[in-house]
Amino acid sequence: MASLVKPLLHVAVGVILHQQQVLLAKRAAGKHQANRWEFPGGKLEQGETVVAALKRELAEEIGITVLEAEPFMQLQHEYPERCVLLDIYLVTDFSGEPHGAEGQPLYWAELSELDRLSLPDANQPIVEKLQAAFLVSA
Ligand SMILES: Nc1nc2c([nH]c(=O)n2[C@H]2C[C@H](O)[C@@H](COP(=O)(O)OP(=O)(O)OP(=O)(O)O)O2)c(=O)[nH]1
Ligand SMILES: [Mg+2]
Repeated sequence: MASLVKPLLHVAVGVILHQQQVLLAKRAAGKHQANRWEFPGGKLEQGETVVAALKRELAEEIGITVLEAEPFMQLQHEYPERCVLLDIYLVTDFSGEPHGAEGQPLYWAELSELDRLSLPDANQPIVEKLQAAFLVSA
């Protein structure tokens, strides 16, 4: 029988905003929310702080060193199979050149097109807040 209690996963998420674009990475086939365009990041390890997880995940996934990050928003979302607590940071300074270090495609998306791309279901409030805060209409 399936467990009635869903795990709550704490996830550090990094938004890299450059001019009017944000960096997305494609989630691999076979993973939860497969093939969606996510902000790079991942689950906290036992005893790890959010910022430490953010730095580790962005180093592992896109090969950059986060030098400065500031909290942007936190949200909880219930998927059918798990709950996630997303701790979203704006990465305001980093070194290195972002690349798909795990073979995943990366994409610089215009802020204005974010609502037309397939992102994880939990991400809609992030898109709305980013557009409200940073989107400059032409
Ligand atoms: N990184 C990231 N995860 C997100 C976003 N939106 C969203 O719902 N999630 C969810 C999808 C997953 O259920 C969870 C992240 O878990 P994950 O398993 O991909 O984390 P991880 O990078 O440590 O993965 P793994 O390689 O160890 O499997 O958060 C997002 O924008 N970025
Ligand atoms: Mg990840």
